Amino acid sequence: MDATPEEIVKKPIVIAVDGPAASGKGTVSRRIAHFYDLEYLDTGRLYRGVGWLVLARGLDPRNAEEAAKVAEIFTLDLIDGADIRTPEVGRAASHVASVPAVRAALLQFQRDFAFNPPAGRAGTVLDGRDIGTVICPDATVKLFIDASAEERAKRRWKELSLQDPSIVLESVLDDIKRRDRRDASREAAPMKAAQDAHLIDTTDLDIDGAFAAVRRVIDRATGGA
Ligand SMILES: Nc1ncnc2c1ncn2[C@@H]1O[C@H](COP(=O)(O)OP(=O)(O)O)[C@@H](O)[C@H]1O
Ligand SMILES: Nc1ccn([C@@H]2O[C@H](COP(=O)(O)OP(=O)(O)O)[C@@H](O)[C@H]2O)c(=O)n1
Repeated sequence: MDATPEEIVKKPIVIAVDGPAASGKGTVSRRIAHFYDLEYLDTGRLYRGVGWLVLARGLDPRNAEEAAKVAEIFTLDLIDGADIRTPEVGRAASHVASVPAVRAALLQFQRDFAFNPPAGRAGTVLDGRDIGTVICPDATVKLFIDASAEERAKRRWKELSLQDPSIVLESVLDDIKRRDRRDASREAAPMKAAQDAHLIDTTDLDIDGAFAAVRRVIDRATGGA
């Protein structure tokens, strides 16, 4: 039987934002969500959450079996109030993220989020490493936000210095480079730009400049103003 007009649900807009550590994808994604009235998910929060929980339970993030067990029982309320933005949790996240069973345990939550925006919202924005390639390969618009490792390290260092003034720029740069290498070289859903992603290099752009570049891409792709 043919669907009635009421049954034909409009497909949600999905904006997929990927890129390396501290490239500004979260900042740009939050602005996209606010500007276009879309719902936002920081998927790094899921991997950082599993990494944090593994550490909090005294387990080893490099142990694939233990990481997978934690990912299977993971829910966001388990990390309520936890400080997941530390370099240590970032490293743990990157280790657990290379385990296929961890990624499998987190996949459905991300897809459900992407395709079921709350009433009144036309769609969603997700940022991460594999949104355009694995989670939402049919996304409406795909962006890959990049910047030089040195510029990204400066940005992250500035952010982390607010909490820990003793943090050293060189160690942040080293951490970012190692994490990027691990994320890009793993077999399970490696970090990479989808073939049809729009690449935006923000090395010489401030936040307003980066958002303006992103808006131009989204408006062109969606026929918006
Ligand atoms: N274009 C930019 N220029 C300068 N600083 C930026 C820019 N984009 C983001 N930032 C800052 O850099 C840091 C990392 O940005 P964030 O959005 O958290 O990156 P990501 O989500 O890619 O890790 C934040 O402190 C943010 O305010
Ligand atoms: N979709 C995603 C999101 C994050 N991750 C992993 O989670 C780690 C932390 O992600 P994040 O987005 O919070 O990291 P930052 O870019 O904010 O430093 C990354 O280094 C990846 O290893 C992933 O594998 N896939």
